Amino acid sequence: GIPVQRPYYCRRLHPEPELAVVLGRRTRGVSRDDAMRYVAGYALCLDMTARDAQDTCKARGLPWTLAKSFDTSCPVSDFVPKEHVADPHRLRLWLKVNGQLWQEGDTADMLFSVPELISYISEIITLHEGDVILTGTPPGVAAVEEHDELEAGIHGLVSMRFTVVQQRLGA
Ligand SMILES: CC(=O)CC(=O)C(=O)O
Ligand SMILES: [Mg+2]
Repeated sequence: GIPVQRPYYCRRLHPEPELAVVLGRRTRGVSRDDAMRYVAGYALCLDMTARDAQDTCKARGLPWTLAKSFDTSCPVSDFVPKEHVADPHRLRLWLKVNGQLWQEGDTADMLFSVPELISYISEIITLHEGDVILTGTPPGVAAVEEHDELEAGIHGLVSMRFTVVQQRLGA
């Protein structure tokens, strides 16, 4: 619930509501068939993205650290144990800004399923208990402004609220 900062170098801050998969056990090179055994549960995350910084980094072939990894760039909701989720591919995510619905989408539309993501990532990176995988956002992303009120959730499971504040250089 603490405020989300718009970095001093950012003029286009985009909230991206995303299903987050929380790992329950260490795994490396797991098959798609076995991948769900390593999931502890889920959360909703906001992948706060400084889009203007990302565009610059993309154009110059630079990493996206300034775009995606500033303080407060990834608010995480309460944890939802996997026993509370019958099927992670049948969840509806939503984002409201100042009470207006901006984004709503279904995890059935994800390009890659949760087991595909875990299996692929674990070929490259050892996953540990507590690691969180963000899965991408539905269409309709747009920029928020200072003092905007963000509310996001997964229907029937969890929701969270944040205010946007402008970071001042040196603060
Ligand atoms: C280009 C992006 O920032 C993509 C992204 O994060 C997404 O969720 O989609
Ligand atoms: Mg994202």
